[in-house]
Amino acid sequence: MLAIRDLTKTYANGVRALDGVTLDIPRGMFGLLGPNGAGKSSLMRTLATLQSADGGSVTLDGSDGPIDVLRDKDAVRRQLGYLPQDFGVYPKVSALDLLEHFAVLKGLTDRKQRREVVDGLLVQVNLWDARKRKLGTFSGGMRQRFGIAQALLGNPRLVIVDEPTAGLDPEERNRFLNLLAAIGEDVVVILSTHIVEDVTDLCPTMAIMNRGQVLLTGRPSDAIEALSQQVWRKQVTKDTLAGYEAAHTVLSTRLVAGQPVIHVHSADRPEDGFVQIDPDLEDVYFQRLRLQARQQATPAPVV
Ligand SMILES: Nc1ncnc2c1ncn2[C@@H]1O[C@H](COP(=O)(O)OP(=O)(O)OP(=O)(O)O)[C@@H](O)[C@H]1O
Repeated sequence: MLAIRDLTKTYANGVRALDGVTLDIPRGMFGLLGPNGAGKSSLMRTLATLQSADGGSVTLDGSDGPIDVLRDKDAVRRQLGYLPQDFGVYPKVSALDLLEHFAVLKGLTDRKQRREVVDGLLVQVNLWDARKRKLGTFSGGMRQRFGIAQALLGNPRLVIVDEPTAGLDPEERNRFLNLLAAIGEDVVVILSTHIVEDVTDLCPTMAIMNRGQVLLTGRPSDAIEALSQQVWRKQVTKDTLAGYEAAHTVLSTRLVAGQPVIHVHSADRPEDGFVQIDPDLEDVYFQRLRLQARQQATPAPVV
């Protein structure tokens, strides 16, 4: 549905934000997971035609055949819904009025048809009762749901949502993610996030990205399965933590009731006191980041 091949981008300051990104993104929800600075927004903005790439290609299966995303920007925009990371709204305008305004910009010129679409979207994102309220009075979650309504104007086939759940409380986050999941199976929805649970809960396929590179792509369940029987947990003390970090591949450290609990990646029991656990996507995520850090720290062999 969306084929990305060897996409590269280096900013004027020398930062290589996209370093040969190759991905096949099918219909449905696709999670793009990575830490701050991984290059997620650079990729999202490139797909949304807001910035250019230095090299590579992107092809979208449009309703009238394949679209060259890097060149045929107008065609992409007709099929695109985008919720940027820093989606600003006019605080003094009502949700209904602003959505109407966006609908006009999207080319919905017939008043009756526009009203039907706008009303339908306000119902879909559960903002019908709040439609006459000024956007400045909306909570973060309501604002994000409004952002989805504007992104869905014009029935896009490609919906890009950049870090939408940052700053939402758990209830708002759930409501927002359920809304995304319900958008439809015929469209590509790319959800960029640094929150692992967003992907675990919602995305049949995903990629992990860091330093401009794709570290893993596929189904979360396959990636988790591939780590099975290789993740070990132990509660340690703060004094011994550094020793464990030096001796083992520590994936993560979490304080539980004030005591560090570590997850270690190892084919065999690392030492006494470690308990084997079922890995989750967070273990996969940290394992890939560790692996990349190790590979990049190792000088290339001289041949
Ligand atoms: N316009 C720009 N000019 C120069 N460097 C940039 C620009 N935009 C992003 N970068 C740098 O490119 C790298 C990738 O940034 P990007 O915003 O794509 O990452 P991200 O994964 O979306 O992270 P975040 O969650 O922090 O937005 C970072 O090192 C960032 O500082």
